[in-house]
Amino acid sequence: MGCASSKNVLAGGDSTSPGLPVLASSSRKRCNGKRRNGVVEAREGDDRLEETKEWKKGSLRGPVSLRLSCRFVEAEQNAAGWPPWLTSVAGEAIQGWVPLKADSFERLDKIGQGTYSSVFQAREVETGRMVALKKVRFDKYQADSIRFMAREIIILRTLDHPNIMKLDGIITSQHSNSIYLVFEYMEHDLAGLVASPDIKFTDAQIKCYMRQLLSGIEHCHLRGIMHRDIKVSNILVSNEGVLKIADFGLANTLSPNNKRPLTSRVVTLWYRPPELLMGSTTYGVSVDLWSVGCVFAELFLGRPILKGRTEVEQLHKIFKLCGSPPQEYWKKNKLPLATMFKPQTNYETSLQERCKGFPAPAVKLLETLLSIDPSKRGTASSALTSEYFRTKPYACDPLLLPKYPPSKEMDARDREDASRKKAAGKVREAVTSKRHRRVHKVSHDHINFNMPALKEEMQNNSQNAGTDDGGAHVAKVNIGALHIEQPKPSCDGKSEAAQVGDGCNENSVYSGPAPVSASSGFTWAKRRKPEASSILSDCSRSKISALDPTFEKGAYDLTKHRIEVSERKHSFNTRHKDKTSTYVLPIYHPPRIQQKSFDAADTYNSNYYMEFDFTDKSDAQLDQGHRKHGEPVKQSAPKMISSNKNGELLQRNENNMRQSLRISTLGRDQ
Ligand SMILES: Nc1ncnc2c1ncn2[C@@H]1O[C@H](COP(=O)(O)OP(=O)(O)OP(=O)(O)O)[C@@H](O)[C@H]1O
Repeated sequence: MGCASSKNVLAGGDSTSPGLPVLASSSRKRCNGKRRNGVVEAREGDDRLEETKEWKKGSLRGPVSLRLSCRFVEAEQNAAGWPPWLTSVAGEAIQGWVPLKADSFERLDKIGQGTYSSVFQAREVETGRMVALKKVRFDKYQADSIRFMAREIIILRTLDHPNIMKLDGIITSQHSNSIYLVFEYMEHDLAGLVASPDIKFTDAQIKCYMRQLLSGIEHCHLRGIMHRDIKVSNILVSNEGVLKIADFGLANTLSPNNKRPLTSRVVTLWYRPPELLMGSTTYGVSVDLWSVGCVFAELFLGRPILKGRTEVEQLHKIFKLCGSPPQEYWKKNKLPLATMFKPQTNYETSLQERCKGFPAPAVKLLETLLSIDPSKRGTASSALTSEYFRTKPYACDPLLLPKYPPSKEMDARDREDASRKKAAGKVREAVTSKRHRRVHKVSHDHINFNMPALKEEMQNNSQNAGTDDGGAHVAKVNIGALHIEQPKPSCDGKSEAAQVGDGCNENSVYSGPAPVSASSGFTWAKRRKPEASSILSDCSRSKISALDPTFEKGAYDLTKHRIEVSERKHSFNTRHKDKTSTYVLPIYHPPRIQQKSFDAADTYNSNYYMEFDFTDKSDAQLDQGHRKHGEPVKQSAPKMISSNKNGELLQRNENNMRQSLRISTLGRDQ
């Protein structure tokens, strides 16, 4: 593609790490980031970066040649079209590359929505090749935010393997506020395939996926990179059956010289290993092997194996599945939160029972990957040579995998939402007809208007003509040139005719290629308006629905800052009967300690509990250490909330939690 030829055009040369050309001058390293064991790191606290900044301010007197060299490199990158906010902070990430042009692509449908990004399908104009464009969210005025984004780019450029998603290029411009990462387009992700009701993998197919997954992981680990967010939605699959690991947004490099603590707040809850749940800051690549184990089981089961709603419940489920660890584990692994989480009941492993029907070598490998002790999980290489891969049925050829219709996490979520809506529609219908029986004087038209199906259709119409991320109004049919954060047209103050033309009229149906403004090259894209529940991460959604079943039905009242549920007995996951008492949830920290006993089969013997609010206490507490060091940490949403802003609030709360994590991840990590 265009970008391939546009790479390495800057004074590139010395390629010590594949795909990451560096500028000819050795002083290049001193301009941006650090290089260790062939892996480049851009990070906060990089003294050389600070030095460079100081030089720019003129307060430090570095060698004149180096000063000039840094300026030269930056000027060169700016001349190539990179924006100054990027070159000044994270030039290392883009060195040797030139930005791709937005108008080289036609942006099509939105295909993925992550915490920090939206992903779009797009067509490269020149070649017709399909690509995926990941629009990464960050704040260009915050150097940390840019470095966080740059770290993903640097790591992606460091890796080069058929089972790792390859970064093809970056779209941005001197004047843009945003960045798109360009990737090869993949038709499926494993989340979509696993959730698809018509798909049941055979043993040979699972082996084929697992072999590819472990090969990709092996490549990362041998280069000292841990992914830290392995989960089914980050594992993409092409129509040719090729699996690629995506989303290196939380990935990090390990270095033997590096003694700085890592953050424990990584990996999506259902795939998070016990040592992270117990606050470890000295972990290694084995965190990924645990997540791989969870994915492995999910491929067989068709659903996640450990689906906790909170960190506490997640850990409890882990102990129930894998058995409580022996005494030596607690002695050996001095985990910060061990005393809080050490189970008082001794659990036997139930893995064999849960995995009834799996082939015996698969269970054996699963037992290894899901070892509570990280040192017993083996390595990706040892998993690849395990009995599982040496016994029949052997892994099938990727080309022999069935061709599925495009299936992504987003599609699965849409299906779920649709069936939820359908169910809600039925309930509404029942209520409406009850009302009709009570109120007899209703006009025929009125009855029709109250028909749930009609209402729903109208709602859908207006939802389809929603707004884009930044508030851009978009048409229903949507192919056009890609736009990079230019001023967006607004419906406000426009005549109706103008609004229709711009796709602003919510009920308009646009039946041809969308007009593209000559001046702005404005983007036209289909917008799926997320619902309150669907815009949340699985974890938050389940956390909230766990607390109040009405959330799932869309009737959740956030004005209740204390969530009222069944009993006062402090076991949080089994009882939701009367609605009279304050909900209390076992949670990591505070000194308001009470010893409680748990009697239900699925309850956890925790020593600690506290009243629950929408702040993620565990994260907030872990962040406290940061704040002591002067790190800014955004607060979660206030407790008292206007009830008609549920969706907005939940989204904000989720974003704040993620933002805090982002800031502290970068601050903490090496
Ligand atoms: N190259 C690609 N081809 C097709 N779809 C993709 C591609 N990359 C990402 N997607 C889709 O977009 C979704 C989100 O992408 P990604 O995980 O990279 O974003 P993210 O913001 O880091 O997400 P999260 O916060 O959930 O980890 C993926 O689950 C996948 O469905």
